[in-house]
Amino acid sequence: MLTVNGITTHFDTRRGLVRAVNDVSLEVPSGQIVGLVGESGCGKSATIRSVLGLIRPPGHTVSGEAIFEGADLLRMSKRKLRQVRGNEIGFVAQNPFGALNPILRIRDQFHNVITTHRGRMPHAKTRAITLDTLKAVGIPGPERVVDGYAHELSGGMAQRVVIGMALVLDPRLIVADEPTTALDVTIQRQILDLMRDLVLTSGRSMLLVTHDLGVVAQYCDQVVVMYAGKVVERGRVDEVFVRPAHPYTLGLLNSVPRRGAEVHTLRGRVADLVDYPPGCPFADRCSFVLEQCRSVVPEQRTAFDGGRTVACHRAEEEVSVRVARAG
Ligand SMILES: Nc1ncnc2c1ncn2[C@@H]1O[C@H](COP(=O)(O)OP(=O)(O)OP(=O)(O)O)[C@@H](O)[C@H]1O
Repeated sequence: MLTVNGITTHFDTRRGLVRAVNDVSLEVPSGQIVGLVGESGCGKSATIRSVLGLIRPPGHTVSGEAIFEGADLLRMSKRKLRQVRGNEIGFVAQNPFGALNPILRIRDQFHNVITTHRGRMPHAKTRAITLDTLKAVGIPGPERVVDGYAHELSGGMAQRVVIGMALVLDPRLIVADEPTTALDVTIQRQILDLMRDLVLTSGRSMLLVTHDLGVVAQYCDQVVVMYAGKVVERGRVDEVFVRPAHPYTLGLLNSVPRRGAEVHTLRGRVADLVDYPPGCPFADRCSFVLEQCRSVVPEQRTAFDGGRTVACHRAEEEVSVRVARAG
């Protein structure tokens, strides 16, 4: 459904060129949820914003393609892209209150979205569509909410409204950037359950940005692990989490508290995206580093019978072997 090839996006800042997204490729197949993970500042948001053509100066997407249903989103006219976003791709941003207009009633915001994409329609009709959508995203008392304003909503309700707005035109792909980060755990799960049901029952797909590996384990089919603006590993969640091939993936998994297991926080900090390291960007933090890692960029290669893509000079070695050799 969505195939991203070699996207590169830089931000031209006073500090220098921030290499936020470097040759990123990923795929979101039909009917699947793909999780995009990595520490803060690894380029997750910049990646999905690049795919959706939402990068604004000082940012520039300098190369790559994002093929959605056969057409390249990055080569479309702005008008066509706006049509696709909304109609066929629904975007749920991180902060619901940033995504809602504070001075328009909820019904009028939905009216604008619906009529922009579907043409003129009476307010009564868009109000009815809005009510159905608010019910579908689990908002109790939608009649009250539809006539109110964003500031009258709790964080959880506001995020449901934003999800409703992303879904109202029945898009085939949902792109969600940490949709539940600001919410408490119970509401988080309710909203993710809801989004997963919407994907599974309708053959839609979802690209879900999160830093929560528990969420990936529970909700995603595939995982894409990003480090310093690069994809370091991607594959099926059940395989990657059981047998990580990249030391960064291993480090991320070990830093999650689990019953009976020791927690190891990842040492060091994310590589400097302005003064980008010449070899593997993870070399300075890696327990398995070899001399070549500091000077030669590891190519993306397939590992484990083609079921995995990994950018590591030691990808072919089992982690257990590497652990033993690193002593
Ligand atoms: N508008 C901008 N101007 C300058 N630099 C930017 C801009 N947006 C992002 N960046 C830089 O790009 C890099 C990647 O940021 P991005 O927000 O994509 O990371 P992230 O993985 O989504 O992090 P988080 O989980 O904290 O949202 C960071 O170094 C960030 O400072």
